[in-house]
Amino acid sequence: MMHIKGNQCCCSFDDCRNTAEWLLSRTRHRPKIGIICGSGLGLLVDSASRKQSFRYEDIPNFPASTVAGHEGCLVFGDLKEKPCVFMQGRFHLYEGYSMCKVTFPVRIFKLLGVETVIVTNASGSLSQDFKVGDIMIIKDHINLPGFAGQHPLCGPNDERFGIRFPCMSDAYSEELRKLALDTSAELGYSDFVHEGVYCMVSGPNFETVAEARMLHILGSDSVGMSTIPEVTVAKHCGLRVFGLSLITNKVPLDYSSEEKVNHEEVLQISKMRAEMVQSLIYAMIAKYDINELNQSVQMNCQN
Ligand SMILES: O=P(O)(O)O[C@H]1O[C@H](CO)[C@@H](O)[C@H]1O
Ligand code: HPA
Repeated sequence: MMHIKGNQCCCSFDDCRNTAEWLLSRTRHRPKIGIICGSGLGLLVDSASRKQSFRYEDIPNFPASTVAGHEGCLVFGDLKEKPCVFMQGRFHLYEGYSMCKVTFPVRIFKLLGVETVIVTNASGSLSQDFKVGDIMIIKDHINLPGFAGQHPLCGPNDERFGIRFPCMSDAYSEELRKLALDTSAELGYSDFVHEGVYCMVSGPNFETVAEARMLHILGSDSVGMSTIPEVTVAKHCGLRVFGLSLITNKVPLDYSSEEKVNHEEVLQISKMRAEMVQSLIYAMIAKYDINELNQSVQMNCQN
């Protein structure tokens, strides 16, 4: 689905600005960190203080959440005294939304003044090294829908967001990945926190055995149906990105496998391990020096 109306993007700069201004005129929060909660991970919001919540259906131009485990609320609040905004529920291509709609909230983050985006998701493991319940720090990605032209930056480029040909080889902040690994070690999580490559498929079906084998051969450690469009748009508009993938299932790589992946299992594992994902993110944010990081964002994000 192309996100073009005539020669205009269906989520133009003016649409984004109107939505951001609508929110800024209704909240005193001025978030610096944007957190996107993956399937079943909405409770990452729970410990935030001074919360103010908007339902997606009430926000101008916002799509609606249609997937179980994605509540559909934009929540402002502080974590460890750092001003944050949370998406409790994200949008997926398979819901029928254009890439532009899927990534619209990331541009709203940018216009709200966010500087760092933390994306989380549930994904299936393709690596023999990962177990169900492990956390994968995303070090890189394979944008499979993007190869087929389902790319959020296709269409006219608005230079107010970013340049026509953004660099993606450093999409995931090295400093934040290091902070995550160090923090995991301090929390005693090292045995189940690993770095890896996330691959996006459009979904909504889970992979066939032949597809899973192909994705693994291509270099993917885990597979899901989200995240990469958001990361691409975040990097395009100069945001610092950190990504965490919770391994909710093993993707069958063998015809004899008894595994039959289903969304209920994905949600069940997410809910079981959400507290651990939450502890890691909170501990990272506690150590996170926004001012110090801002300087390197400016240096790194010259695009
Ligand atoms: O990526 P998130 O939104 O966490 O959700 C994952 O879980 C769902 C499948 O169970 C798919 O939407 C997949 O992308
Ligand atoms: N495949 C694709 N998306 C997913 C999976 C999977 O196995 N698990 C959670 N999201």
